[in-house]
Formats: sequence, structure tokens, C-alpha cells
Amino acid sequence: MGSHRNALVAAIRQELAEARGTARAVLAAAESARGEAQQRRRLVREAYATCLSRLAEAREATRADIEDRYRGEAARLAGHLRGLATVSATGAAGAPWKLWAPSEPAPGWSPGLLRIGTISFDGATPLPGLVPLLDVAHLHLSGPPAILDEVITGLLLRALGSTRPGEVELTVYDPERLGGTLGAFAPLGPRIVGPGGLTALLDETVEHICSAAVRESWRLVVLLADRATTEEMTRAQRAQLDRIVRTGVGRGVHLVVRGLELEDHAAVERIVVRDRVATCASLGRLEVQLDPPPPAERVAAFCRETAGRLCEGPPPARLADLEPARTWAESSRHGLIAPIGDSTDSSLVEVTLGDDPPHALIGGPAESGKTNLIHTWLGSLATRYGPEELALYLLDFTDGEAFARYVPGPRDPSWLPQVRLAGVNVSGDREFGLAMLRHLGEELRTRAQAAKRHDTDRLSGLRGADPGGHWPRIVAVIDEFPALLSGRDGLADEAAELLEDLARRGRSQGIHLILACQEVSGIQVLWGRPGLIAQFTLRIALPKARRVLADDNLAASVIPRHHAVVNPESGLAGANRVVRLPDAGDRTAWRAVQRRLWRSRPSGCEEPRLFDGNAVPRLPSAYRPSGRVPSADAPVGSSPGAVLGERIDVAARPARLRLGRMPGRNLAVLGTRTDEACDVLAAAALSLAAQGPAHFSIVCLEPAAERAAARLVAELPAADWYDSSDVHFGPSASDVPRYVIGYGLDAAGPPHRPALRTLLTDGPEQRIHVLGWWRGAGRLRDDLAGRFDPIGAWVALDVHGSELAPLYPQPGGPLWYPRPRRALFFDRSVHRTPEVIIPYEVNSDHT
Ligand SMILES: Nc1ncnc2c1ncn2[C@@H]1O[C@H](COP(=O)(O)OP(=O)(O)OP(=O)(O)O)[C@@H](O)[C@H]1O
Repeated sequence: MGSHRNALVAAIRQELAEARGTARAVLAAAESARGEAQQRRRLVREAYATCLSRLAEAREATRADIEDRYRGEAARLAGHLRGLATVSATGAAGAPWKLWAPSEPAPGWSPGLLRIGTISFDGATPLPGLVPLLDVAHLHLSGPPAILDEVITGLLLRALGSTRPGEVELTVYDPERLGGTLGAFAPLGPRIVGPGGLTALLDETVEHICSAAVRESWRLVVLLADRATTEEMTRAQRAQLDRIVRTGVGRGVHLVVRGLELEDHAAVERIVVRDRVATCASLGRLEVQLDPPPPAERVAAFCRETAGRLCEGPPPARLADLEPARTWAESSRHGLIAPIGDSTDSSLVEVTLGDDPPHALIGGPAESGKTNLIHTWLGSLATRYGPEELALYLLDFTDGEAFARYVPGPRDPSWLPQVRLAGVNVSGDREFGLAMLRHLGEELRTRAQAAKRHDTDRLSGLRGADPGGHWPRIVAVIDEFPALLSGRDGLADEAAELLEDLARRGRSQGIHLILACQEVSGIQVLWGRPGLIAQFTLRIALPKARRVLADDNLAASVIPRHHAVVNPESGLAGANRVVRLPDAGDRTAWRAVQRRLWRSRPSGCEEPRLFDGNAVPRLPSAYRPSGRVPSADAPVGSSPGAVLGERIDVAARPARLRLGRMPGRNLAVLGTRTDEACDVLAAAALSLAAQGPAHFSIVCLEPAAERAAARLVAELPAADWYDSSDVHFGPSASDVPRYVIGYGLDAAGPPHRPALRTLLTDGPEQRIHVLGWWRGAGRLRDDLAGRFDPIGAWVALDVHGSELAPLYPQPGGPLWYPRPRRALFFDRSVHRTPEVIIPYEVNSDHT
């Protein structure tokens, strides 16, 4: 029993041991599985954490990117909006009060939006908060009345300040304060309507809307309604108000209302104000931080000033107002019509140049605005008629440079394409005036002949018969013309004759004259020539002008500054038209117009000829022996021409002295002006050297001329030099022409006179010519023993006409009063009378 029990115990022990072993093994396996699971869990957790952080990073990066893009987009959008806002509310309509000033609308302007405050936008610079009014909307405002009144004051100031005085009419219904609410606008005389006046106001406004055929201004009806107005509003009043809401905007009638409901309509812009923040129907959810009210003193000053301007009437037209809708669209076939200003009712006043009236006379005292009028007229013509239709010749005998603006200058390369010729600073050079008249005389002849060929006698006929021809109307303007006519000499007589001929026959050939002058005496020059003055049927008299209009026509003495009387019937009383003249003095504005016209010039349109009396022409390079020097065997012309200076003519041609193989073909330059004498001799020698092979002998007996003579020698291809140490007047004959260029020849003295006389007398036939400078006519006479035959041509500098008598065929000598940089040139083989020339600048340090 005991052993059985022992065996059982042992067996049980065995089983227990096995079971324990199995359990341990299972435990170990379970623990290992748990360890693995934990490991896996850790890995998963770690992976999860990594994922999370990556996701967070990606999210951050995307968010930052989105934010960047958003900010960029927002800034771009804000920029666009700001640009749009600037364009939509320019000048007084949109400027903050700090910078506010009334702004005159430009021509063609149409009303934009009006600023009431600012819109803040994501930390960016705030945008202006704008609302529509003129031409677009009625405004309905709700909120605290005091703030609304401030907003309305600001809106009215902006609307009035961005339009022309008088263009916006103000009516204020203010039953509570009887106009006191908008009292700052009192100087403008708004219509104030008190309690009991609403019906009449609405009826009258509806009537105005129905009757306004053409809208020329706006009417703002401000309704500042109180509680009683709302409560007592009748159905009839409501009906009228609704009618205004529906039909007013199209007729320029706008309501600005607070305290009263307006019916829903597309034209009603609702502005709701809370705590100085407004929302507006047109701005959606954007909130507008309201501007403070405009400073009271600014409103008062604006209203005072505008009231003053209203009393004066509308401002005169500006130069830009005279411009046509289309540039160069007019034909000048039958005449030239252009406005020069406006009348007091703002309608433009046009003047005509054509068959009748053909020519104009402008008169007025100094500083009365003649030049300004000419600029205005030319500007008006030049924008209407292109270079094929109009050619301008301008001459200014005043001391100014008024016409320089029309030609290329150092700062502006543009020119007015219609200008063919402009003379400035010509007061000392009447010869240029004469040259212009001669040129126009030639043109007149050409036109008359062409017209005759086409069996017509006037420009309109010629243009019809010869449509391919170039027959623009010509307008020649001569400011301060008496300077040209008043001298008692041949020049004045010829100028007057040419002028009379042009005035008489030019009318039918499309050549028109505009003469201007200030002095009564100037006009008297014309009155002394009834045939001439009779042609100037268009008279334009500036304030206080005398003798321009008929004697019994006193209009010019009563017109104010910057006005003119235009009279196309020779100044007869009854044909006056008073015109307000624009200010044409703004060079920048003019330059913009001119540049525009210049860029549109047709190809081949040449630069105008400018004659500037104060400028010294340079010897053109064509007359210098630069480049290839003619070889000794090159052909020599039979009479090479020595260029002495520039002729005072339209084409700026050089004055030439032909030096043929004939007796007397020598030149004497007379006078004491060393520089000019040297320039004449140098120009002559250089131009001869440029024409063919020649030999030069330079004889310099005047120390002051040595430098100039030496420079000449340096530039000449072949030259000998002689001075007081080896004076020599016997150059041997040769195959090529020889020229003796003498500086201060009178200094040679008696011992050399016989040789000099022989050379002067016999030289030319052997092709030896003397071009010499004598420092006075008396010294030349001494050298020649009173026999001037060998001197066939002379150039006089500061030598009076009477001293030149022995060298001149007419008794008494030529009429000549020396002037700086001008010389009198006489060649007995070609001239009947001497001509004035301008010695070229040759030896200056600039050349
Ligand atoms: N319509 C105008 N509006 C404004 N300013 C003007 C007007 N007309 C002339 N002026 C100014 O008046 C001044 C004199 O004008 P302008 O030179 O045209 O007179 P003028 O009669 O030609 O003088 P002068 O006889 O001395 O040559 C100038 O400063 C010019 O700018």
C-alpha cells in the first residue's frame, strides 16, 4: 500500500515535473512572443512617430507655401486694386484730406468713384474705400446721423472739387437745421429747402428730369430727413421719390439721402455705418474704415474760391481745348479755319484765312499778348492741317526768340513739320526779311503760272486740276513787321512793294500774311500805303490796340487782359467778336504737341531753315580742302569761285567771287576788324583750294593776323609764306592759278607799291589774283594812287558807305552802316547794288 502510494506520488511528481516543464516552456515561448510583440509595437510606434513628424513637416511646408502664395496673390491683388482705385478716383475724388486740393478735370473726362475711407487688408497698406455717385448711383446712408453728415460733407466736397465750378448744382433738404448741417457750402449758394418744402422739391426735381434734354451738369439733391419727414411722408411724395430713384441717374440727378427709405433699385448704393465703419452694397463684405470729415477751413476755402470763379464765369479755353478731335484731318483747299480761343459762353471762336479774309493784321501795345496769340493760332492750325496742306514762314523782328520753339534746338530735336523757314533775332537783318519776301514772290509766280496752265486763277482750282501737286496754303507771319518797312532805303521800298504784291495776288494763290506790331507808328507805315492795308481785312486787336480797328470802333479799349477783338471786316464796328485767348506759354505742353506732330511727319519732310541773326555760320566742310587734295594735273575751272561768307537768303547759299582770267579779278577786304577780315580771306583761300589745284602765297604784314594766317597755311595744300622781312609781290606765272592772300597789305608801304600795283593790274590775266586786306579804304587808295580799276570786288567791314564812294559806281557810295559780323560785298561784274553777307567763322578755336 505504502509503495503503491509512493509510486503514485512519484508518478504524480513526475507528471507535475513534466507539467511544470511544459508550463515553463510555454511561459518562455509566451514571453518570447510577448517580447517580439513589444518589439513590434515599439517599431510601429516609432514608425508612427516618424510618420507624424514627417506629416507635420510636410503640412508646415505646404502651409508656409500656401501662405506665401496667398500673401503674394493678396499683394498683387491689392496692387491691382490700388491701381484701379487710383484710376477710378483721381485728384480731388480720391486724395486723402491731408493732400486734398480741387482738381480740374481733363478734356474728355468722365466722373469716377469718390473716396469715403480706407479698407484694411491683411496688414497691407490700406486701400481707398470708394463709392460711386455722379452718372452712376444714388446714395442711401444709414447709421448715426452725425457721422452720416460728416460722410456726406466729404462726398460733396469730393464731387464738387473734381468737377468744374458750376457743373454740380446742390440742393439740400434740411428741415431740422434749415441748411445749417451743410452750412460750409453756403458760399456756393446751394438751394436750401426747409420743412414743408419737400413736395415742391420732389415735384420740381421730377420735372427737371423730364425736361432735361441734354445734360450739361449734375444736380445733387441731399435729403437730410428727420423723423417727422418719414412719418408724414405722403403717397404722392413717395411716388415722386421713387420716380427720381428710377430715372434720375440718367439725367444727372442724384439723391444723397439719410433718414428716409429709398426703394430697392440697381441705382441705389446703400452705405451702412456702425462705429465709423461702413459697409457698402458695391463692396460686398469689405469694411470701410471711414475717413475723418474734411477740415472745415478747407471746405470753406474751396467754396469761397469756387464761388469767386463762378462770378468770373468759366475759365478761358486752354491750348489743348483748341485741338481737333482728329489731327491733320482738314483740307486747306478752300481756306484755313482754326479756333484761336473761346468766347465768354465757352464756344470756340474760329478765324479764317482764305479768299476772304486773306490776310490778318494783329495789333496791341507791348506785352499785350501778340506773340502768345500767334503761338495759339499756329498751334491750332498745325494740329488741323498737315504739311501737305500748310507751310509756315515765320519771321520775328522783336528781340525775342519766339519762333525758336518750332525748329530743332540743342535740347529738343523736333520741329513743327509745317514750318519751312523761321527767322529769329532778325531785328538787325532786314535783308533776311526781304529774302523771305522775294522767296514768297517767286512762289507766287510759280503758283500763278501753274494755275494759268490749268486754266484757273486760284488755288482751289489749281488743287482740283492738279491733285498730285504739292500746293499747301502758305502762311507767312511777320512779328513786329514795321522793322522791315520803316527804313528810308531801297530795301524798305522793295520789301513794301513785295508785301503789297503778295497781299494783292497772294489771296487767290493761297499765300496768306499775318502781320503783327505794337506801335501806332508801325501801323502808320501801312496806313501810308492804302493799297496794302486794304488787303488786311482780318483785324485782331489786343487790349488797348490803336488804329487796328476802324477809328469809331472802340472795342479794343474796353476788353480785359488776355482778350482780343476779332474783326473780319477791316475793323468796322458791328463785326467784332470778343475772344478769350488761351495761355500758349507752357513750353512743356507745346513740346508734347510738337513731338507728336513731328513723329507723324511724312517721310521726306525736311527740317526747316533757321536763320538766327545771333549765330555765326561756320564755313561748310564742302568748302575746305579736307580729304583728297586735287592733284596738279586735275582740271582747273575757268573761273574758280572764292567763297566769302553766307548770303542772307532763304537757302543760306555762299557768296562767291568768280576769279576768271580777266582784269580786275582781285578782292579787297576793307576795315579794321582783324578776326572778320582773316575769316573772309581764309574762307576764300580754303574754298579755292577745295576746287582744284592752286598755289597760294601768304603775305602777312599784320602781326595780329599771324596766328590766323599760320593756321590757313597749315590747312592749304601748297603755300609760301612771306612777312615784313621778305615782302614779295612777284610770283612767277605757272600752270595752276596762283592766289596772293595778303594780310594788312597797306603795311607794305611805298617801296612795294609799284610791284603791288603791277601784280593787281597784270596778275589776273596770268591767273594770279590778289585777295588782300587793307585796314581802310583810304589806305587802299594810297596804295593804288587813286586808281581803283584793278579792284573788281570788295568786302567792306567797319567802313562807312561814304568812304566806299570811290569804289562804287553810284555817286555818294552805297548805303551802309557797319554792323558786327556783317560785311558788304560788291563785285562790279555781277552786282548792281552790293549785298550784305555774314563772314563765315573759319579760324575760331572751335573749327
Ligand atoms: N492769353 C494769355 N493768358 C495768359 N498769359 C498770357 C496770355 N497772353 C499773353 N500772356 C502773357 O503775357 C506776357 C506778354 O505776352 P506776349 O509776349 O505775347 O506779348 P506781346 O504783345 O507779344 O509783347 P511784345 O510786344 O513785348 O513782344 C507773356 O508773359 C505771356 O505769357
